[in-house]
Amino acid sequence: MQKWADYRSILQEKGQQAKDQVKTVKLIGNMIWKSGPFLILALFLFMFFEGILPAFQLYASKQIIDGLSAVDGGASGQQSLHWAWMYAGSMVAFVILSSLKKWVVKILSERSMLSINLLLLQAWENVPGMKFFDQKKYRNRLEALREATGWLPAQIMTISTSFFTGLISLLSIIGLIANLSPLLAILLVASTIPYAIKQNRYAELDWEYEKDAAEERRRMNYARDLLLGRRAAKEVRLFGLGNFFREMYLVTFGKLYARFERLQNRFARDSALTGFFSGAVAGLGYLWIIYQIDAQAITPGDIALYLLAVFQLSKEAREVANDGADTWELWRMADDFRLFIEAEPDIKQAAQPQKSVAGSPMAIEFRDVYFRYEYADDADDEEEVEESEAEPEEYDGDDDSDLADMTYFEEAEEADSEPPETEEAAGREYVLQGVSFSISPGECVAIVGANGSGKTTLVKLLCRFYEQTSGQILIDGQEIGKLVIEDVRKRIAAVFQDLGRYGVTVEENIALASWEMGEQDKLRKTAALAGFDEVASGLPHAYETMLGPEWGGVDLSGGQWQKLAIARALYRDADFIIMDEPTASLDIRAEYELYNSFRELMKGKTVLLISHRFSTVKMANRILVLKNGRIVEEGTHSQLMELGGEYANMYRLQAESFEEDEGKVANG
Ligand SMILES: Nc1ncnc2c1ncn2[C@@H]1O[C@H](COP(=O)(O)OP(=O)(O)OP(=O)(O)O)[C@@H](O)[C@H]1O
Repeated sequence: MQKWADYRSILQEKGQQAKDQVKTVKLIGNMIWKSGPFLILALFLFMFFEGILPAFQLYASKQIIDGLSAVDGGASGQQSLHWAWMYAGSMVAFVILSSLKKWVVKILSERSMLSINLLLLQAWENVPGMKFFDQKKYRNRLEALREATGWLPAQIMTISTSFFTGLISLLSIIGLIANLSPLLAILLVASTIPYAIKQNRYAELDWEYEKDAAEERRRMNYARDLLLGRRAAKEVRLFGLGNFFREMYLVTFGKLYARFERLQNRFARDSALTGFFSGAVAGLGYLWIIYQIDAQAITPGDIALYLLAVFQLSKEAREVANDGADTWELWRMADDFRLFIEAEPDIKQAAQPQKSVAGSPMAIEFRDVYFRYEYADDADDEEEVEESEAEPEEYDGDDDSDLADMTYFEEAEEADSEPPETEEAAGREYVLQGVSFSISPGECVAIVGANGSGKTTLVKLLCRFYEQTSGQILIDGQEIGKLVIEDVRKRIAAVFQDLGRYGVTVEENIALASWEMGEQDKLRKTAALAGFDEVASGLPHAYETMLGPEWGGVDLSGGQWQKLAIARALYRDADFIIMDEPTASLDIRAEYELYNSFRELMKGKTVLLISHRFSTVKMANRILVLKNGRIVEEGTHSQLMELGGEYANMYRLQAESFEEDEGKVANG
């Protein structure tokens, strides 16, 4: 009974795998089909004719030789000439068909590359959160897919067409040889089976290797991009980091190469052995034909035909096996694409999400919110290391890609239902620990706290980049998880610490925060409020100046980029403005001017300010003090000063450092 149950579950598993494969074939097939239905049909026609040409040419050669060697003179000679013309015609047809096929494949590949990239970009919209960015496994996969978009469609097209053409060619040559001896045809084909099996096995191992190598490849790209890119150019040069990252590149390559070489050696050995077997059978086929000549059983044309056909069949069968194995590997990659596209989003959207109505300042409430970042990779990592170090002896037939493991929701749900264990344990892991506060519509609240106390994390939860582990976050009295994510986001404008520096014009840099692009008056007004108007007027083409020297544009200073980011946030008619360190890079005058226009900027909006500068913090109606993920104090500036706690300490420290400096200057 147990055995039957085992068989049934194996069958079910295989059935599921087959269903998945069909889904992948449909997805990729559909994508290629859409890139040019007529071209696809033409391609099949070209492949068919190109496939039968070798068999035709063999047959024509036979006719020519038979005609020339016939004793009847004129009639056979004439026939031979006809075949010679046809043979010559087939040579021309072959060249034309090959060129046409190449052209169609190129056109279709390029068009499918667009489609596959669009699919990937579209799938990106299904990943509303940021959790995936923190997960190594996901990043490895995504990087591999991103790179594959450049070559996958072209490879699928080229290898699949080569496979198809080869198959037709093989079948037609089998037909020719079967005419002489069906047994010889069967033996020749059968002799390539071990070779085909080994090729498939190799394709599987190669696939496993590529999967395991994803992280190392990403590491190598990382080291290379750091050295060749602009992002770290200053430090790379100043600290002489070239050797360090070159070494990282080399060491990572070395780790991969050892396994790669082992795999290739094994492949070469197996290919030689199985190829030797298939070649030996073909050689015996030759001897057999020679034996037939002795027996005067066949014509000279037949001799030429079969000698060539034996060679051609043996070669074609191996090529079909090669292409088949490569096609299999490519479809596995395509399978990963499908899994990525179909992956569950990292942020739960309610079954029937409610609208969050824009147009009035937002009310916000945190109720006993706990949050910890998840490192979903950790458990798998050890396994992965072990796997990658091991010799890839046997493929276990496990078809599950890593992407199929994206069961983040379940993890989140489990965590949701479990309250944090003990306070101490929570203290080690939770970035936010029972945070409760509320911000009334139109209020401006500041959050202060030491580095790493959880201020930015709180903002990330408000923008719904992550989901709280437990507790509730309410927007206008509605739970954030029950609202349409885009609705909530459209109502928020933010200046993040790691603000975007887009390689587009100044105008676009500001206006892209809003759907209504290009409202000139509004654009200039917000730029002026953010203190950017003055900067823009000094640029070569004012608001139309391209930014980013890598695009032939202008670079801005850190503070100017920050002003631009503030302008962008203000350009959006948001109900809630978040400013995470908005004045960190601003000079004193710019900060002072921003302070002066602050009341006007924030009119009719709810504001959350995060800053280490107390001059900025003082602008708020109310201040929350965050320490190790907990709110420890709350009140106005004067209330908190009076309290003489954490806030007052921090304030005095900052003020003292100024006073000390002033004192030193005064004392000379
Ligand atoms: N993506 C992440 N994955 C894991 N841990 C993170 C992540 N982002 C932040 N953390 C951790 O969460 C804690 C709080 O970080 P957060 O950025 O919220 O601090 P912060 O109060 O804004 O600090 P700062 O004043 O330096 O900006 C830190 O200990 C940090 O290491």
